Amino acid sequence: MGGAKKFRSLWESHYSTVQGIVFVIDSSDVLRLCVVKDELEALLQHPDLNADAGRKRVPVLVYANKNDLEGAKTPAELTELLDLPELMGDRPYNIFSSDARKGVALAEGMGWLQETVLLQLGDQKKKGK
Ligand SMILES: Nc1nc2c(ncn2[C@@H]2O[C@H](COP(=O)(O)OP(=O)(O)OP(=O)(O)O)[C@@H](O)[C@H]2O)c(=O)[nH]1
Repeated sequence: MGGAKKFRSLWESHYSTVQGIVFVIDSSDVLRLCVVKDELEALLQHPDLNADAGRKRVPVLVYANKNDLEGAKTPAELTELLDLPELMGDRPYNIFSSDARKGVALAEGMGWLQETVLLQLGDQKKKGK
């Protein structure tokens, strides 16, 4: 879904059914990193993503996108600037440095998310959920 302000209120209509989240950051837009942090925090704390124990751990794939642009922050820098370990808590997450225009790291990131979701589904099946 689009990340522009007018579309952000639509995100939450999907929270109750999602199995994985892809969060795309413009890693070259340093000025808006505080908005990114606020939005990510609001998303992760939303009741529909925390309603029961199983849903607490919906995995999050973060793309540090536009890595080709000058001044783009690296995943390590974004992890620190956004305080991702604190924000994510015990949720599985991973961050990939991407260039969506050239398709760099997109498949790698999606591969991680798919693998993580499948593992969770397998675990839930074993527990009989
Ligand atoms: N250089 C570069 N451009 C990209 C990349 N991914 C998307 N774009 C370009 O970015 C433009 C879209 O800008 P976005 O930042 O995605 O726009 P948006 O999020 O809808 O709008 P804003 O909230 O205003 O940033 C398009 O021209 C894309 O081709 C990338 O990895 N590198």
